[in-house]
Order: sequence, then structure tokens, then C-alpha cells
Amino acid sequence: MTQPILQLSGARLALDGNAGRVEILHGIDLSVEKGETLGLIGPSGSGKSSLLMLMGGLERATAGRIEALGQDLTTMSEDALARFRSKHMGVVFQSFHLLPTMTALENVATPLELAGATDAFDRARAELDAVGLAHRADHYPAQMSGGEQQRVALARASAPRPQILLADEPTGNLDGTNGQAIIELLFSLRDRHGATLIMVTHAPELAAQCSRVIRLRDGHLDTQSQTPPQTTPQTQTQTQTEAAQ
Ligand SMILES: Nc1ncnc2c1ncn2[C@@H]1O[C@H](COP(=O)(O)OP(=O)(O)OP(=O)(O)O)[C@@H](O)[C@H]1O
Repeated sequence: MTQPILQLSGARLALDGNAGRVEILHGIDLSVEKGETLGLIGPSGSGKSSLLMLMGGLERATAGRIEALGQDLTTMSEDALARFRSKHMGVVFQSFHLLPTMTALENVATPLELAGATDAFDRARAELDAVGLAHRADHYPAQMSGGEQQRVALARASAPRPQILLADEPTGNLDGTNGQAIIELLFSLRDRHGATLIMVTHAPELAAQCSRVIRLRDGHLDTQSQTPPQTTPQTQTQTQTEAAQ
């Protein structure tokens, strides 16, 4: 049997806020296979974004173990974790998170340059072309629509060819038409590069496009709601609408 691309064992997250310590995730056990598309659903505040941040190494687990591509993220130094993330993970956020002082081209090229690519700008142009925005290369985020900004963010996330793509409500700030266009792009980039996709969403119809859906409740995985992984994860047309609702 092949090793899961992501493996969480007893992963816990607690954060210190003004009102004291908040227990957010209570011991998550989860395996994600290479090539899966995994939908993360659950009520507001159930811990979906927190879980995604743990899987992306953007938040440190308080306890437990998180392995990505066989490497333990919980024991890596900050520098090693940053290098690992830039090489293997791409993240797309609800609010785009583009750098406002950089053009679309610079936003896409920067992570490639940081990863040491000598042809960062040529590759960034090709990525912008792939999301239909070659003509916007020299535009700043404020000069673009929300849908266009999210396409730039998708180009930036997929440009280094990460093995793991994480998306946190990628259509949350977009209307239905723009949202559907982003999802189609996200899945096509994922299919083209063979990445594993994990997506937080409130939209049952988006979760239904994933090969597996899991639900969080109050920081716990609701194992009753899990759909089994599809044997052919490349097939995105199979729906599990019931599981997503
Ligand atoms: N920095 C923080 N300090 C304290 N508590 C936090 C912090 N960040 C998040 N939380 C709490 O952790 C819980 C889970 O938050 P999280 O954003 O992961 O949930 P979510 O399921 O993604 O919610 P939503 O669907 O509304 O985005 C919430 O109760 C939230 O208030």
C-alpha cells in the first residue's frame, strides 16, 4: 500500500486568546491519499480553516503528529517548514491574499523566484495565460475584479507545481458564475498537475465535486459523515451530494 500524502495522528490545536486558552481541534486522525480531492465541510467555527492551516504547516499543532510526503511537520524548524511549504504546498484563500504593491505577474513570479527558479517570469507568464489572464499581467490587484484576483491567486499557488493544493473557501467572496469558473480552474489545474486537493467549503455543490467529503463538528471529525475515498480519484464527475448536505 502506498504511503498517504498527508497523515494526521491525534492532531490537536489550542490557541491563546484574550479570554484564555481555546481548544480548537481535539485530536484529529486523518489520512489523505495522493491524488484525492477532499472536501472539508462543517458548521461555522467547527475548525475547518484551522485544520487546513495545520495540514499546510501554517499553524503548529499543539499535540499529535502531522506528516506530509512522509515528513513530520510538527518537528521541523521554521526555516525547514517554510522551504517545505514553498516546494510542496500551494494555498488559496477566500480573500485572495495578493500583495497589493505587486502586479499580477510579480505576484505569480515571486514564489518561483524564492524557490530558486531562473525562469520565474517566463513561467509566471505561462501560468497567467493558463488562467486566461495574460492580458492582465501588468495590472495591480486593486485594478482587477474579485474573480480575476482569485485567478491570479490560483496561478500563484499552482506555479511551483505543488503536490498538495489547499483551498480555504476559494469561492466565498465571489458570485455564483465567478465561483463556478474558479472551481473549474482549480480542478483543471489539479488534474493537469496531478496534485492532491483539499478544499474547505460551505457550498454542498462544491463539496460534491470532491472524491471524498469529511465533516467537522466542534473540532472533531464526524466519522459518520465520511464518504469513502473513490477508487479513481481523477474522476471528478462522481457526486456525493447527500454526504455534503
Ligand atoms: N487566533 C484565534 N484565537 C482564538 N480562537 C480562535 C482563533 N482563530 C480561530 N479561533 C476559534 O477557533 C474556532 C475554529 O475556527 P475556524 O476558523 O477554524 O472555523 P471554521 O470552521 O473555518 O469557521 P468558518 O466556516 O466560519 O470560517 C472558532 O471557534 C474560532 O473562534
